[in-house]
Amino acid sequence: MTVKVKVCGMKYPDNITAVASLGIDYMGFIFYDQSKRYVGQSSSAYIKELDGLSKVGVFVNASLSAILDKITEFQLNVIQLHGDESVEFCLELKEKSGVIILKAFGVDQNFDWIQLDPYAKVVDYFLFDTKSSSYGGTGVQFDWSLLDQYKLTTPYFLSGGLDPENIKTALERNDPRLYALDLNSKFEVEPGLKDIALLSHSINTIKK
Ligand SMILES: O=C(O)c1ccccc1N[C@@H]1O[C@H](COP(=O)(O)O)[C@@H](O)[C@H]1O
Repeated sequence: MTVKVKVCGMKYPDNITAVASLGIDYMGFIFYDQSKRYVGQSSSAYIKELDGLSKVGVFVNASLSAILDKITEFQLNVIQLHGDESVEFCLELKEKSGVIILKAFGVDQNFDWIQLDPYAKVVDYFLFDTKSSSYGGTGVQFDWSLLDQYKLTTPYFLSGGLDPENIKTALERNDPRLYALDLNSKFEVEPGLKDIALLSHSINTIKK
């Protein structure tokens, strides 16, 4: 199966349209106000009308009611929980919204892979990112050989400093559980503004 593509951290209507036309599967919007890619309120009417791809809302330790409000306001299809959200929180969100849930984990040498077990019964996908105190969007790759310690069958999104070069290495790992590649800060002209030519080239590589 072809690996899917998510482009994350979108903010600006013209750039959103251009990226959507590249045939991606998921587009991510950051609802974390400490992020340089925070989507705010500005483009909500525009984003709500987007179709032909799944809209992902990225949240960091937000309340359930805040997430439910944004699902309605932006017509989000997928929620990416990128903070320290518990299994119980994921379950409650699933029960109350029915959306697809991506649970993100920051990976480093000390990552406890066993902690994933209870989440696997609740979430649709895992997302493996580089461990950082700012939660995400660092542009730093983690040591992908650590993924050899991942023993579950739940498919995952891979993120953390993906760029036009290392996506080839990611694909060459040939892990059938790799569901999607998450392209973000290494494809930007500035935070929140994606380089269309760079993305287009890499999306062709992934979809080949
Ligand atoms: O992009 C952000 O600013 C961000 C902030 C807080 C949490 C998550 C964020 N983005 C997610 O971070 C990863 C990795 O991005 P990068 O390639 O290292 O820039 C990606 O999953 C984004 O969805």
